[in-house]
Amino acid sequence: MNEAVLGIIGGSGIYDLPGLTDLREERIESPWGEPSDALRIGRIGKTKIVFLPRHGRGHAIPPSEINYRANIDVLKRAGVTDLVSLSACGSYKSELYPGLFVLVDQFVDRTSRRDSSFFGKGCVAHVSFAHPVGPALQARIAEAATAEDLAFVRGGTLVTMEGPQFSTYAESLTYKGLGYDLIGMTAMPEAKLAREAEITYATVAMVTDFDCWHPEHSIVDVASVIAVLHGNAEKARRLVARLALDFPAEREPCPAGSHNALEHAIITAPDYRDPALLAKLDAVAGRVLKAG
Ligand SMILES: CSC[C@H]1O[C@H](OP(=O)(O)O)[C@H](O)[C@@H]1O
Ligand SMILES: Nc1ncnc2[nH]cnc12
Repeated sequence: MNEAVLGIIGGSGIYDLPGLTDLREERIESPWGEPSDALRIGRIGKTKIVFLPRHGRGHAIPPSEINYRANIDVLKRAGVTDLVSLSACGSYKSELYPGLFVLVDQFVDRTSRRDSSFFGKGCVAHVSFAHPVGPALQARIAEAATAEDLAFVRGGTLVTMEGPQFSTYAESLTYKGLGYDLIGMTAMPEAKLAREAEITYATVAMVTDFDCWHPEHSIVDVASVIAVLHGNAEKARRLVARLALDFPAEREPCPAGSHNALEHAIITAPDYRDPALLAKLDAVAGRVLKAG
């Protein structure tokens, strides 16, 4: 049996996950460098949970300096099959108000200085990424949100900017004009790397502000984001607890193909593969590399 293991990445304001039983902390080494923090591993009900705060305890790591590859690699090594990202986001729509949870299904990548693939020279791979969010995982999150009576909407496009500065007014209007729903600084390359690691991924975007386009909210600052986050964090923990309690014991196949994303993705002929890179890919791509 392929045990389902639920990973949770906590974003701004979510640096721990109270309520785990059999809790232990584990620092897993990664060939991709230092992850953001030790993993906190435990259970909610019968479901195994692995928690990682992406900015580290105390929020010492800015979005551009998060080692996204190491984070996804250690989550994979810990057995994570399904990964929920909790993320504070600005909104481009009046109806997506602070406090609302948005289960996004599309991403736009506007980041520019992050390592966004495990693959490269010596092992080239191209995974399908048309549907970056696992629909079945998202459906489970929606059920959990409904059961917890949380205000949420399903569907939306999240653009990821490099940051750390918030957007200018012109950028904000541009993204809004392009029809994007939300903005954040961390979903990319996290979602891309999860797909390469064959981990099913979903984002719960917790709206904290209207960025700076809104006539009545013309500036976003950390203080206002944090004020909303305090309420959101408690709701996010309830959501995760409910999701975990109702989670299947065995990994479900993902309709978007995340469970076998590498099946036909590696194009480099075996004789031309770089042994050093293959060694680093042992966790992420071990399933297909071992097979031949
Ligand atoms: C504290 S406001 C900006 C900060 O919040 C978001 O973080 P996360 O996605 O980890 O919740 C945003 O992406 C920025 O990193
Ligand atoms: N307006 C915003 N822009 C970018 N990232 C954010 N995270 C929370 N609010 C944000």
